Amino acid sequence: MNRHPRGLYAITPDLADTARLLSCVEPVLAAGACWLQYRNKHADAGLREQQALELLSLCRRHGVPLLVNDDWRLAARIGADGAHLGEDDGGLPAARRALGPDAWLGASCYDSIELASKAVADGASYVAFGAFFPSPTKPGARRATAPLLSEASALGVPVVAIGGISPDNGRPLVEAGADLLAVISGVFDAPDPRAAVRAFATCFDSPHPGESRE
Ligand SMILES: Cc1ncc(COP(=O)(O)OP(=O)(O)O)c(N)n1
Ligand SMILES: Cc1ncsc1CCOP(=O)(O)O
Ligand SMILES: [Mg+2]
Repeated sequence: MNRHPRGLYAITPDLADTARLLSCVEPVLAAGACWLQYRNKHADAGLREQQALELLSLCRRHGVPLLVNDDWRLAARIGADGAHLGEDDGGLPAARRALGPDAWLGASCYDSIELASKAVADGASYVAFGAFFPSPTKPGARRATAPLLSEASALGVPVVAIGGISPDNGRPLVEAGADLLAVISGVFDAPDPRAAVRAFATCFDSPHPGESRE
């Protein structure tokens, strides 16, 4: 597994219709999203398990890691590549023990470098900050600013930015230190999601702040 991911981290929209979910996600993976997170805030446990399993086989076909939002137990049960946990989603140490040392385990750190540093000590293998811009998906999300991303680079794990990110506003976040841009509406509400994925790739054209051009 690539321990230095860099690119678009697509997150699924809430869709109850599994066939529709798969047909929305497939072109996004084919166009080059490098990670997928299964997030569904409305489905019951049975539907979430069914959707997660279907997405896992789709992700396997495309060689894309699948992470499950909120529910590390579901991630462990289906053998997903990892889970993403926020402050209300249970403890990182228990999730790390259940998922094993190689799983991706992400932590929402909102606008706090202290939370990020504690998350890494507790077993997180990446840290996420945001929202950086007003988010159509989560309008009440706590806000963060770009300097946090460069500060977080010192933690030694991939840094993720989330919240209202589009191909037009993503590049400064990458320049500030984001390794992954986590996006829902900027991909899935775009008139042409494939074109949006390709446009997001241009946010990563310039070298990472940690890399030299030579
Ligand atoms: C990559 C990534 N970053 C942040 C979040 C938000 O997690 P959380 O704060 O638990 O909010 P919900 O997504 O559960 O509404 C995320 N899901 N993914
Ligand atoms: C889950 C989450 N956490 C902070 S903003 C957000 C939603 C991201 O969705 P969008 O890319 O549509 O703003
Ligand atoms: Mg959550």
